[in-house]
Amino acid sequence: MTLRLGTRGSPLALKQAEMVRDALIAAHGWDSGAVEIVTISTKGDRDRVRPLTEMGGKAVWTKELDRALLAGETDISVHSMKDVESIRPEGLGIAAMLERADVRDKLIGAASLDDLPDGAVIGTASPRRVAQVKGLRPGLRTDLLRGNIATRIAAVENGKFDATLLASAGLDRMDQGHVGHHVELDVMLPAPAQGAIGIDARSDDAATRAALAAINHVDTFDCVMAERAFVAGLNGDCHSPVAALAQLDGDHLHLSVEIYSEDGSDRLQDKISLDRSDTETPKQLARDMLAAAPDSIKKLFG
Ligand SMILES: NCc1[nH]cc(CCC(=O)O)c1CC(=O)O
Repeated sequence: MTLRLGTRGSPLALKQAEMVRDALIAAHGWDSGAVEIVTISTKGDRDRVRPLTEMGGKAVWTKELDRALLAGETDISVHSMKDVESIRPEGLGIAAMLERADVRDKLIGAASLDDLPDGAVIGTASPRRVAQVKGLRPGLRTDLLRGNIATRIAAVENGKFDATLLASAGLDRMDQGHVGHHVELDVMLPAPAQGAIGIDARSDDAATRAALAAINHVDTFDCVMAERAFVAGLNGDCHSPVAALAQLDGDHLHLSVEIYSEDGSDRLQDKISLDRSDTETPKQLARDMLAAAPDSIKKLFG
């Protein structure tokens, strides 16, 4: 039997697909051909110009993979969990996650945001990073920069942008761990699910789900599910600047969350402790925060 693994074709996506393939082969002692990588082009890959917010949100990364999986053309899909909408389509479900990598963002182009002069332009496509940068340094400017990791590093190197922000996890996976400077968690809280690789399977495919259970990193799974529950409770979409990080402490999770207005001038934050498999409390926290939020924030959510 071969397991067909669906993935996007970007260098990072392919690398992550290989990590999942290798983990499955190692866990089950399968032969090297047992997992076949099937590359599927997504709308997000084909259109590198328009912002995600104009193209249909995060689903631009997953829609074609979801369709192939539901149609039985593939058996699993590998995703950056950060790019997966908090509600999965009927019939699919995240079955496993690999151990989470470094969750921090990295700044490329300067050692810290404080080192950039007023007027400097940060290239990013992320509403969260825009709000965080402007909230911390209202004098900095941001402009749309999309594309894969190499494109974004090059845009700073060739002077099109003064700086950019990238997830440390992606840089490490692409052997670019020497690039950029970490931004600490108390300066910029990461995106929900940042640094986690997830594997989707059909809900009724018990055999595949059992095979995936062998490579699931339960601590990562519980933390990321709590962060995703917070986003689900916000009814957030790709317009929504939100940061969340759950960290494990015994059988409890500490969940830190922040939501912002577009320019970061308004920011709400909270930190709660919850049982590790409780996805209801993060949802309720989201609803309570939104109810108390100023219009500048409220209008960006569900
Ligand atoms: N939105 C694109 C995306 N999705 C996942 C990663 C990095 C890898 C990860 O967070 O696991 C990136 C690039 C980035 O934000 O720098």
